[in-house]
Amino acid sequence: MCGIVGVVSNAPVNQLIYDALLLLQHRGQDAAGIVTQQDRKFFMHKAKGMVKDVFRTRNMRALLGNSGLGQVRYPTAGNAFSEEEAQPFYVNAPFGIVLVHNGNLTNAKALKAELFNLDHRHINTESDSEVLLNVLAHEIEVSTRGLPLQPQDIFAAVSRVHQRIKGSYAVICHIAGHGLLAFRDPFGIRPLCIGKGADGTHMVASESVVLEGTSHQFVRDVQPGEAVFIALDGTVHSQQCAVNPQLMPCIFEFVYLARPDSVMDGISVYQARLNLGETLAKRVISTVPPNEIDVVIPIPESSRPSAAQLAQLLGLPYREGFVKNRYVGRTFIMPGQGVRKKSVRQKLNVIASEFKGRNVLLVDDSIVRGTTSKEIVQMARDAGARKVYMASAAPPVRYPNVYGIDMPTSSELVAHNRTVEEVREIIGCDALIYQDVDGMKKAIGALGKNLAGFDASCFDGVYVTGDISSDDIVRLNENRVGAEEGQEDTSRLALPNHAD
Ligand SMILES: O=P(O)(O)OC[C@H]1O[C@H](OP(=O)(O)OP(=O)(O)O)[C@H](O)[C@@H]1O
Ligand SMILES: NC(=O)CC[C@H](N)C(=O)O
Ligand SMILES: [Mg+2]
Repeated sequence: MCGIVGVVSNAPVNQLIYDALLLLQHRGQDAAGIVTQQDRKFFMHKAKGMVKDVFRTRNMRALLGNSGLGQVRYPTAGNAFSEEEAQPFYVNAPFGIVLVHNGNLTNAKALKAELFNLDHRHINTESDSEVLLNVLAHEIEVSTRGLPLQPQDIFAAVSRVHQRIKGSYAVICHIAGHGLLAFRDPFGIRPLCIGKGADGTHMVASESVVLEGTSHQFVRDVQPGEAVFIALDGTVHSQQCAVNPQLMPCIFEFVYLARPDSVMDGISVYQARLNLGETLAKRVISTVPPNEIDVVIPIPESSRPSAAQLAQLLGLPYREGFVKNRYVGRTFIMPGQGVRKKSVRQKLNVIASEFKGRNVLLVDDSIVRGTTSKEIVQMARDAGARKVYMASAAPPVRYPNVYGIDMPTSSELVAHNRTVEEVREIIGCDALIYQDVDGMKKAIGALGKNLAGFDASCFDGVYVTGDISSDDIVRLNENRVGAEEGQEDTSRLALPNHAD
């Protein structure tokens, strides 16, 4: 779940793309990049690090032109530590194309061999996004066959791309001298929406918060399988390019990944989290009588709406017991278990008076590896809590994710092949209450209109693209560098490092 943005304007876009990336920082903290275009020339700057650290004034000045795109990366394929795999990616033919991608291709390895053997294209990194760019470039080449590029050629190319690639992808690319192309996979697993500014600027972005935060009006979501082409003169063309598109967005976006002030596919992320708190409250009652709970405490940041709603329904006080150091990033999206574990303590500190002598119900949005909950329960006990109950607004995460969330192996998931009681013992709390899968789907699904369902694979093991075997999961994981324990990026500190 990286964050992507693209802009076509009639004024310089470097600052606008930078501002958009800041609004997407929660989707990727590992690397950032921007490309702009002027007179068919691309200007690119990308590097590892957070947006504020990657772009200095001199880099910004060099990003010329009225159109461009950008990305913040949260690696799910290839090498988490490689600067070369920061996005955007560039290919010089046909025309010159740069691309940013949010998602994960599940057949990247086979495609890479096919690209070399049949299409005679060389991929120089382990990134699935570079593979995607080359498949697209090849198909655009085939479509145009030396003729001027027309929107229908682009749409024909995207249709063939849909047939060749598998997995999840929200994509924005810039074709030099022509315009911006955006498309979404046939299930709409990863989000993408379009907006417009008062001055005629067109913007495509992962989340609606980017449009709002940069004073653009939300126009609509890009439909699953649809491609939208915005020519450099501002003309917009769009076409459905998939054979059987169905809206099945990733449910984890609503649970944790997206910002609560975004609306995705018609669903308010904030309302989704409130609803999750409501259904969770009912499950809490059946496990721990509310009169045995003195106070409800959220685990900042993402669990707050669910915890507040749960507390209100149970008629219990809602208090802040943990203070978050806002200068430490999101721990879940950091690469490597060592840095994640260290960061929980760096990030959260207790207000001891909220715990002393009380029975506390801690609420988190999800428990994935258990890193956060284990530390937090211990911190609550050290602060003098009498009983520590723990509730998760999402069901147990039991299966690997192959669609752009970095949990590639089941062994790292604390709930995999374990009962709730076994997880409770590991986390060390007095009672553990999870949301159930149906409750979660209903709570969020009730807010959507054209949904065919959700990708909830990490909770129920059902992969919406229907083509994932356990061999695939092993292979996808083999392609990861830096995901496993012992492969920490020792150069990387949990805190943004201004010396980077
Ligand atoms: O079980 P774990 O493997 O620890 O993962 C789950 C935790 O990670 C996330 O928090 P994070 O700190 O990333 O971000 P947040 O501030 O948005 O809650 C999530 O909100 C949970 O708290
Ligand atoms: N989380 C994502 O969307 C990652 C995009 C791409 N698979 C990468 O690893 O760079
Ligand atoms: Mg959290």
